[in-house]
Amino acid sequence: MERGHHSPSAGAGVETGQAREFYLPELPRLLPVAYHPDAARIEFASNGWVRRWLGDCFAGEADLVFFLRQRNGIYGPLTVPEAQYQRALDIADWYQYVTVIDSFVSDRSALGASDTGAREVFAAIMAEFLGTAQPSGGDGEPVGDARAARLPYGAAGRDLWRRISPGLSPAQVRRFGESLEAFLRGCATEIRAKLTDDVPDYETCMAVRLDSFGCDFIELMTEYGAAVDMTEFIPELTDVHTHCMRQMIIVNDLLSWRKEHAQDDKMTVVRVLIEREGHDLQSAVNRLCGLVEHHERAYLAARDAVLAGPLGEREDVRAYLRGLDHLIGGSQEFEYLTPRYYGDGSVWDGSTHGWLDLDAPVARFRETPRNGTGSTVDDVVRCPVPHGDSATAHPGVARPTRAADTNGRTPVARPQRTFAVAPGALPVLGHALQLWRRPLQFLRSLPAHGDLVEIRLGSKPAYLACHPDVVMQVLLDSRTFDKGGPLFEKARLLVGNGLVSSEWEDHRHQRRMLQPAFHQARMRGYVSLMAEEIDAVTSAWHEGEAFDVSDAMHALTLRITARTMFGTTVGDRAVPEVAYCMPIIMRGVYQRMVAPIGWQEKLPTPGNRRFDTVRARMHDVIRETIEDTRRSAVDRGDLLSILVNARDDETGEKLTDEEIYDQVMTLLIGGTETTGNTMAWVFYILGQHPDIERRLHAELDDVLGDRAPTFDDLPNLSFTWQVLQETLRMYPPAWMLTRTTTREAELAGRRLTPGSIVMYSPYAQGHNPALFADPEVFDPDRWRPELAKSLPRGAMVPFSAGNRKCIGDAFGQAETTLTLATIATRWRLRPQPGARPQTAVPKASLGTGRLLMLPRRRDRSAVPTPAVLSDVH
Ligand code: HEM
Repeated sequence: MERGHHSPSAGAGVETGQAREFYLPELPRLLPVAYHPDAARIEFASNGWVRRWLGDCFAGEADLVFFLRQRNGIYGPLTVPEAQYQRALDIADWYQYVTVIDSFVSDRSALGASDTGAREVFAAIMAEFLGTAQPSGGDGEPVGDARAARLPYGAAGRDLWRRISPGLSPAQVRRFGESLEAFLRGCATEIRAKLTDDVPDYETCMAVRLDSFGCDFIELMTEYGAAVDMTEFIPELTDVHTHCMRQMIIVNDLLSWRKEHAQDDKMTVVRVLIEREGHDLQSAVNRLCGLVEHHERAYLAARDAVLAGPLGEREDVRAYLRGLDHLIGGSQEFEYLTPRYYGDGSVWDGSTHGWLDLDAPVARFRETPRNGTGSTVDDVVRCPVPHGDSATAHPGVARPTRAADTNGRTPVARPQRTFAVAPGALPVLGHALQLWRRPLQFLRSLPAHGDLVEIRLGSKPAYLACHPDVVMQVLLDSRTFDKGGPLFEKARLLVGNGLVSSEWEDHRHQRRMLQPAFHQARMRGYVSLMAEEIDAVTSAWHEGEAFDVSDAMHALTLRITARTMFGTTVGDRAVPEVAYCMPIIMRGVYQRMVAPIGWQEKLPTPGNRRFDTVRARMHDVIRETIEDTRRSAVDRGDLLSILVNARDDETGEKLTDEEIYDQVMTLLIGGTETTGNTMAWVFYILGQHPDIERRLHAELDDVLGDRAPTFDDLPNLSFTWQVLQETLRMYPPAWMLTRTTTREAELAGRRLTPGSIVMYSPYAQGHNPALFADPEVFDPDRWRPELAKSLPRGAMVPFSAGNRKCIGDAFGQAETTLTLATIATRWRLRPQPGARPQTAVPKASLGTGRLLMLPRRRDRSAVPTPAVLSDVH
């Protein structure tokens, strides 16, 4: 719960720097939002209940109506949309009840006047609630705890308890008492902090907020809504609850900041970051948005882990977890719609990001900043400054180029992001020739010109986001910077309207359906399938017989994706077919993507006919596999059966065969090209850097000896991971990506019209000397945790960021780590003598091109000496 019923007014709060507005980026919103079918009826009935039972708490009719206009009565119907009507109404009334208390807590002329006074009232409420209030004194007048009997809070609490307690088990009743106590304790601590001007540190603030937000009874209300009792499973649900509640608290503190700021509230994580951690307002907001995403994803991961385990078999647990999903989604929806945060009289227009005024009596999300504030939208994603004076520089990670933030009370010199037009445009062609002939060199040269650089593709402008802040602004606001761009339509040839190519609205729905397939808890099963495939492929290698490592790695990763996707039952037939068709399709699509004009693909050439035949064959194979999977109708743990059984939480709909086909193609391509290229690059690099290979072998010998790695070994292979991370920096498979603006936007001070092409390039970033010192040096030590943490957010985005971040990032990292560890335990791959040095081949994904190497069995007894090492090199 949160507080207050006064409109924010200028100057009422402490100054948080010069900022009088801030930009709230789009939050991920990966969870469903649903209104109870009787939402309106419940809201009105609940407002009536407030008037009847709590009306006397308010100073007069005007204050009561002011409270009702905040629409607190819709919080219940939004958070328990599946509850039976009466329970949903009880819950709506309960949330109104605690919100009334909460509102008076933040009012210094009411409960907020003194923490001891409030504690006394709270003790009385508790006693009333649990039926322990004892009148005492000869005149029969209630005293002490029994004072609450005269308070409307007490009577309203009794009414609620009478209605709710019969629906709870004895264990839940006990928890309920404790939860109310925790809530009231948290409120009292908040009052004290405000009166003593005490801003806590982050974790202390969180601990108090967990109480004052009412987390324990929020869990109980969710159980009550689903008519289940989770008491005995609380230990197993720890992670689920932690991330759920932290997400909700941070979202609440972000969205209620206008009000909390005006009311000088100390117990909000926004103020904590400003006053205790040296952020200015915008960087605090940015940091918290990152934490929202982190907790939201971690919640999903923890939830899916429970679902994938033995508890996932239980209908009551599943219903409860569905309830938590709705709680998170609904809570956030409420916080966008309530006038409580935007000022009395605000009416929500559905927008969820933009500039928010701190001073205006009624604020809405605006697309542009106020004139003359000095803030620009590109402040949105500035990364947090590490504690202390500045980021620790280290030879491998260049010091961030932005100015250090100060604490919120001092005016901040904000770095203005620079805009530049790339030199060297030709008439008519613009920069198309450079991008076509030497794309990597061209992209690498651009960040030196500015933070956002305009290039020309023919006569049309396109913008490369170069500075990490600008990149993050684009990636975190996927509604404005949606999927699109020159290669986009051609990519749809291959993947239809799958996850990677879908546009904003569709994407949210698709991502919700697919996310469970990538849950951490599924990873162990996937990793054991991966291990079988790696074993099968490498056991066919022969000492000294050269082969194309690029081809071999693509074949391996294709088999891995296909096996994990189709499982063993139906996969045995589909996997070889897919392995045959896919390379032909990929080549054909690539040719179509780069073809300057569109009609060649329609000519009846042998190449085009073959492409069409193989595409049709692939279509048939996958369709048959989907049908087989549908017939078996159980979740066998493979990706396809998860897709076939997936149901959208909001609409209850299942995916159609055509939708599943698009997702299968998306995953086959997304999961194969990227990991295949990464593996080819890493072996190429190890062939060039025997010193690094030696360190890799030392780790593998230490952790594994001569056995093959398993899922449990992955966290211990830290140097192996660093080698892969550095490979992704130098040779990111997704080397250039595009977006299209769906509406007018501002980047680095430049106004972009709707339909503008915006690009980002993990390759250009990875080679930018302002971000990575000596970028052409392959140095896995850059990724030692103590050094990597000084890297600005957004500098290293090989998997992208925001809600279009790679869904297979954990899968891909497990796969590449396992493959590298397994192969390097047994084999050394040496460059074929006389083979030409490789140059990066940027197609849809950045590959090595043909890469001939010789496999040599590793003799682990012979530790290579420097002389031997220089020989092989
Ligand atoms: C080294 C491995 C990988 C890299 C570097 C990588 C990189 C990326 C990047 C940069 C994006 C965002 C594209 C954009 O911004 O337009 C992306 C999205 C995606 N990736 Fe990956 N990927 C990898 C592995 C995988 C794997 C193993 C899978 C599946 C098994 C996968 C499936 C996807 C999908 C479905 C999306 C679309 C996500 C969405 O829009 O919600 N990727 N990947």
